[in-house]
Amino acid sequence: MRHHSLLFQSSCILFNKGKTLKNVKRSCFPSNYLLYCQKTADGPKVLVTRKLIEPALQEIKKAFPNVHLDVWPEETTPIPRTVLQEKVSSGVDGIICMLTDKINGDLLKQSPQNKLKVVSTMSVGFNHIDIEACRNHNIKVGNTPDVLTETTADLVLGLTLATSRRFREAIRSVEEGTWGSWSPYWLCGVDVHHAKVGIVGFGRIGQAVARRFLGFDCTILYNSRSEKEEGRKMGASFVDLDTLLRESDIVIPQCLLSEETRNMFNMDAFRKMKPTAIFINASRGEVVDQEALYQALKEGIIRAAGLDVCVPEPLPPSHPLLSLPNCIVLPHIGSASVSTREKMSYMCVQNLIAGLQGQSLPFQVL
Ligand SMILES: O=CC(=O)O
Repeated sequence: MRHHSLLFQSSCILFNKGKTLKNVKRSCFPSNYLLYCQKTADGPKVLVTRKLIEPALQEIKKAFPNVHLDVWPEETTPIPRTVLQEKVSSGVDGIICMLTDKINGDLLKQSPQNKLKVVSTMSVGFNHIDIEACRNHNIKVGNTPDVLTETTADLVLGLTLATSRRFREAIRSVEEGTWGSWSPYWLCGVDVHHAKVGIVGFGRIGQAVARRFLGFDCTILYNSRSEKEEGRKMGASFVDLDTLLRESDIVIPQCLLSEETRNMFNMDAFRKMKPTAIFINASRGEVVDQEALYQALKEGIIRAAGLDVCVPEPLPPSHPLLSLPNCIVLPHIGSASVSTREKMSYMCVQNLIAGLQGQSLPFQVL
């Protein structure tokens, strides 16, 4: 089998079959270009927009020994838009993308002769993909549901505990040396056990979150399009949104981002909540009107918030939300456990392979 080397800007790096990024000094890499490439004749062209674990990439090579595999080599920096556009216009058959890559009609139009057949995202959320545009271009879309459900629900529970019990302020006091003597009322938070937890959106993750709070003897309220059998079975009450906002001690959106849910948590919603309410969001930042949240936290309209998602991501360190002691922000790590991210890697590879083989995807959004 013949392998070619590719010239990237001024650097030329030959990757033999099986050679991994680990074996190559990072200083060799031109910082702004795709590096990890193997090219042989006639195989499908695949773009992977972030460095994935090697065994998952090997699955693609096993399925298509002649694959032309382009992997953006950075782990923490998204592929620049211009490079993404360039790759799509060069005629890729399949893309594995991340939630940081906007896959819209403008991008898809650049695929010559509608060559692109499958877009496989390494995320459960797919609001970064224009599904209608994919439908129009006959492109299958896959995501990675289920495997991240429990991991994300763990994070929601952890963030709730951290927010209610003021971990951020507590950790700061230790690190900054403002920890004085034990004091009867210092850093008192609110209890999570026996709280009324309101979950908006009661899909897989919403239900997994509910199960965790049941272990804390909480009462579960939920709001979703319709009443769910799973809710009934676990003793959760299906309520309208206003009731949920009014009665819950902890409010947790677990809904998809759509035009219906965008900015759903606005000042109107915060005013309906209890002044003691805790707001926890690990779904999508866009379901919250962030300015309204800032005001609500600053003016004590609600008590505290814990966010794993926000707008923009990354949130600049100078953002006003970060100046509030009653707000904890995490850098979108809901599904970030080693084993879950590994499973997601294999899953998005399986979706890609099926799409390239013209089959329906094991986890198909469209
Ligand atoms: O936010 C994470 C995901 O959608 O997988």
